[in-house]
Amino acid sequence: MMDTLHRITSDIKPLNTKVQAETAAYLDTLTKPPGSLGKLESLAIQLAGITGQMKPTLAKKSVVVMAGDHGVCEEGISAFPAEVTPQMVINFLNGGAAVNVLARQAGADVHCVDIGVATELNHEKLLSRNIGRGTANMVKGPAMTREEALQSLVTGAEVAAELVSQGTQLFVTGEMGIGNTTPSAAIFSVLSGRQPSEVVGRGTGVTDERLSHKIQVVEQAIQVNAPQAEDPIDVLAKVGGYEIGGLAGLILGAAAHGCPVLIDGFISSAAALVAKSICPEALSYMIASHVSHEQAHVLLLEELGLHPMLQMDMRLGEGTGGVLCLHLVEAACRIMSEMATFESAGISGGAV
Ligand SMILES: Cc1cc2ncn([C@H]3O[C@H](COP(=O)(O)O)[C@@H](O)[C@H]3O)c2cc1C
Ligand SMILES: O=C(O)c1cccnc1
Repeated sequence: MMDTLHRITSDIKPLNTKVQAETAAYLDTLTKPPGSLGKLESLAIQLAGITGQMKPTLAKKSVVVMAGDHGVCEEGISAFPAEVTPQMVINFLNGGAAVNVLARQAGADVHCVDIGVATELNHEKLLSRNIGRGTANMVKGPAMTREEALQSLVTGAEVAAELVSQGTQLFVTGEMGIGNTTPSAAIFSVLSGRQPSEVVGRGTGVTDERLSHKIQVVEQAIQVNAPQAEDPIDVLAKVGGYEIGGLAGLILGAAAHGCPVLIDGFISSAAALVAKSICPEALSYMIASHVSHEQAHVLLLEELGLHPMLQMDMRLGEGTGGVLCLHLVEAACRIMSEMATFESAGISGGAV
């Protein structure tokens, strides 16, 4: 399993700096003051570096919603019951969740993966890749075995490869798993050295009382399991979750296939931090979509070194913030392919 993971990460290449430089130069020939399209310009340059094309089309976009359950839910860390996870999976498959609506609007496909849901689910559209029926309660011991954590990473990368073979050119990370802001905070705390009290937020909207309890739960999970910060797979196994590992693997797999990945909210960013810790080169393939309302998401993006495009006070997950940003990715591509140059439009250049 470790060999498979190594094979995937060794396929992740640095971005094409030659095409990036050509893109930056071309952007300055377009009919606008240099740099005036701000983050759309840096996005166009990043997309060029990733795809090796100055004017990529990125027509086929896939949102991957990884679903998993969490044993730590028995500690009362979410405002919602764990049975919502499988219920929402059915909602995704029937096209009724927020991410389905936003994806339809943005012309993206939604793929839902059962990577660790506690109950058995059958649906023709479900990608059934179940590794375990929910994680173990991390305050009592490791959430997953090391083998399961590795399996979740490899499974995520395999899903990326499958979708690439079906034509996907760009990925959006999404997740569903009641309780998953708790392991996300634990991963962030261990990998950044920040205190649980700094990184735990309200998730689905817990009360003040539950928030303090959630902080204690994260402290206890870290104390009981002593995850090793320099070993991201150990951290993922002990205080993570199946869908978080699946998303980290998806990100690595997308990068290995030269595809950009839009990172959604807090949970997706925790997965991105795991992916970056495993393979720092993967970071250049990641695009931060939005900064969510989850208290520590700002800090998590800072830790990653990513700059989000949107601030919409959203705190849903599922890939919703990522999907909203597809409109901006499309905008960056169209700027490159459709704008007139000073020369073609016969417009005078400015003083340089
Ligand atoms: C109906 C519903 C739909 C959701 N879609 C995403 N989440 C989000 O909320 C959960 C994380 O928050 P916590 O850690 O507080 O449980 C995850 O499932 C996340 O995807 C949802 C939550 C609910 C209730
Ligand atoms: O930022 C997120 O992705 C998020 C925040 C709260 C609950 N679910 C998801």
